[in-house]
Formats: sequence, structure tokens, C-alpha cells
Amino acid sequence: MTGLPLSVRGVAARLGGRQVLDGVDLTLAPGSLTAIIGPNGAGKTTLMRVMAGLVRPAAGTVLLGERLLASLPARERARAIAYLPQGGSVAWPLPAADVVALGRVPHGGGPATGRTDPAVSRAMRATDSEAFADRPVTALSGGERARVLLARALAVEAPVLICDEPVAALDPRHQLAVMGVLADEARRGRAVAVVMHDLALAARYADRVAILASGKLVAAGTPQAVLTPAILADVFGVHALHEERPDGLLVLPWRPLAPGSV
Ligand SMILES: Nc1ncnc2c1ncn2[C@@H]1O[C@H](COP(=O)(O)OP(=O)(O)OP(=O)(O)O)[C@@H](O)[C@H]1O
Repeated sequence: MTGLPLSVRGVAARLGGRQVLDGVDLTLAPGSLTAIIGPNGAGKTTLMRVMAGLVRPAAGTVLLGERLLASLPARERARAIAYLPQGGSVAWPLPAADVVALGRVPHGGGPATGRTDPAVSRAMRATDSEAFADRPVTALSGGERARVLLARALAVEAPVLICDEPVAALDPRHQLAVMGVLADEARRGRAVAVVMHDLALAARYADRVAILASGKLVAAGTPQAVLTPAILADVFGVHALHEERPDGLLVLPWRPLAPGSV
């Protein structure tokens, strides 16, 4: 199943008595990879959790296609939206292939049947994690485990894929490969959101970039429109190098700006 937009309209969220999101409007469109960026504590994870139906917004609506996300049965929601949490850990020493097979639970599969499911092998191949199939996931390195957990999310083969910092722990080659896989998922018609701090990868792979700061959406559009020197200085307090290349925009944070110079 592909081709469902996920949108939030006027979303606000409060956590521990603090306003964490305020009036956020954002649509994840089928066929598009949206990079969600912003300073630490801006509300990116909270927004992704709202979009995945894991945090109930204090105000506003979350729509999957034309339907209110909150009105969907849990299994239908789990088939529609695959969610990779930030810095995922696994408590049990399950073989990696069984962890990936958990992505098939919303479809009636799981570890018992999962290893024969083509979606599981496709996801492990895409993340270069086939070599770990039989190893306990708790005995993998941080980057190896991150690839297995991404494979679990890919194995859902959901129309909406939300990944919270999928490349933070990966070496450069796997960062590029994983962003390429996520861009391919978008090309196949899925709506893909990726929370990330790497501005170079966001510029290189995203169709759209959305910037959150202090719980508000401060900019959204193409990388060229959003990752401008002025916006990066204002939001992150950094000077970044920019170069328009034939194959995309190169953005490289270069030095912090002195406080008060923004
Ligand atoms: N359970 C909670 N109770 C109270 N405040 C919380 C809770 N979880 C998060 N927050 C606060 O909400 C704000 C947004 O957190 P969130 O994790 O969404 O930010 P983020 O943009 O994903 O940050 P990072 O880039 O550091 O991962 C932060 O100020 C954080 O301290």
C-alpha cells in the first residue's frame, strides 16, 4: 500500500506541563522525503510521536489521508505508519532477523514466520544487515543495531515511514546508503520523514526540509529555499558553507556564530 499523506494541522503538545509544540502545520506527502531539522529540544521527536499516533496532541488534528489518525484501529495504524524511534535499544537478546520480523506483526506475521517473509529479507538487504541475521541484537555495535532497527521499520512496508535520527550512529558509507534507501522508498510513493542533524545529508537527499525551533515550524520548502545562510544563522547560530552543485546543494556547517551576532 502506498500513497497516503500524513498531515498535522494546528498541532500543539504539552509534556510535563511544558508547551513543546505550538500550532504546527505539516504534511508528509507521498513520493516525498521530508527532512525534519532543528536545534536540540526543538520538538522534532515529539512531532514525530504525534504523527505516529504515540502522543495525543493538546490541540489540532492528525490526518492520515482524509481520516483522523486517532479514529483508526491500532492494527490499521500500525500497518499504515512505520516508526523508527530515536536511538532505539532492544532489551532482549533476540536474533537480529527476528527483530526485523517484528515489522511484520501488523500484517499477521512476526518472528515465527518472519524469516521466510520476502519483506524481511528485502529490508535486511537494504540496510546491509543480512550478515547479523542470527546474532543477538544486544551483541551488535551501535551502528549495526541501528541498521537492524531501521530494517524492522522498513519491513512494515507502510505507506508512511517516520525515522527519528536513522543515520546518527552510522559510518559515512552507511549514512549515504541509508539515505539513498529512504529516498528510494519515497520514489516508490511512500511519505517519508527523517529527523536529522546532518545538514549536508538533508540538503543532499531531502525533497523538502522542515525546520522546527522552540516548538514552532519556522520554515518548510525545498533545501534551496530553507537551508539558506540567513535561516541557518538565525535558527542554529552557525555560519555554513554553501555550494550549488550539478547534483545538488552542498551545505556544510563551518563555525558557530558569536552569541548576539545573529
Ligand atoms: N517526557 C517529557 N516531559 C517533559 N518534557 C519533555 C519530555 N520529553 C521531552 N520533553 C521536552 O520537550 C522538548 C522537545 O523534546 P524533543 O525530544 O521533541 O526535542 P527534539 O527536537 O527531538 O530534540 P533532540 O534534537 O535533542 O533530539 C524538550 O525541551 C524536552 O526537554
